Amino acid sequence: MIIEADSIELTYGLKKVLNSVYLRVETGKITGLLGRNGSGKSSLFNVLFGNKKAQNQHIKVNQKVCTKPLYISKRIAYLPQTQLLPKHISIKNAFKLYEVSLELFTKDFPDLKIEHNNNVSRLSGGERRIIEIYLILKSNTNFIILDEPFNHLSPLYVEKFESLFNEEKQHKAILISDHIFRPILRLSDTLYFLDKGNMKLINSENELKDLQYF
Ligand SMILES: Nc1ncnc2c1ncn2[C@@H]1O[C@H](COP(=O)(O)OP(=O)(O)OP(=O)(O)O)[C@@H](O)[C@H]1O
Repeated sequence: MIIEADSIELTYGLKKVLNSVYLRVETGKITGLLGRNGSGKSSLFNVLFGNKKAQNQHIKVNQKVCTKPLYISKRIAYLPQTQLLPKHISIKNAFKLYEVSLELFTKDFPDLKIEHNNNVSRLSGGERRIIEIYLILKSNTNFIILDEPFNHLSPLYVEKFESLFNEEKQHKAILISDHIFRPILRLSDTLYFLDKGNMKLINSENELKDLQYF
């Protein structure tokens, strides 16, 4: 699967956030997106997912122009920056809802001692985020978008997800952004940097330094 977004122009009032943005995501690759706060990463994700309509946008899937929001196809899953799961759903039911195996999750995260009948509201911020990332990652979709998944996660769990992402990319197109950027650098087969509305393809860590990202 190849997803291409081209000539994305997004303006809020007088403020231009995305300026003729191009982005390509494909199965077998992890595509990373970095950018300073407020640079437009979440806005771009929302345009791709179909939550937001840009003033100008061309989105193609396997070279076919898509006029309908991608979320309608059910081939896409999106982890927003904010909480994904409702507070009052039980952990067991959340896995049922996303048709993801709770048994496999327990094998992947044996140290997490979570009572499966408890509601999401009884999880810590990090525990909740681990479950949310896992549900999106293992969902039966071809294209996943993750906005700041690693927020709240301790280093060991970030590492664990790095290996799960590398497994899952074999049959999924993955687009990911995070301010915890070292894992993004390690994971990304293709890396973009969004700066003042413009998208730049990044080939080395030094380029990010030159752009004063860090
Ligand atoms: N609905 C909106 N109306 C007006 N301005 C908005 C709206 N949503 C976002 N913005 C502005 O657009 C810019 C880009 O926001 P966006 O959330 O896409 O950035 P981001 O790169 O994801 O930021 P961060 O890394 O801080 O989460 C910001 O300046 C923000 O204030």
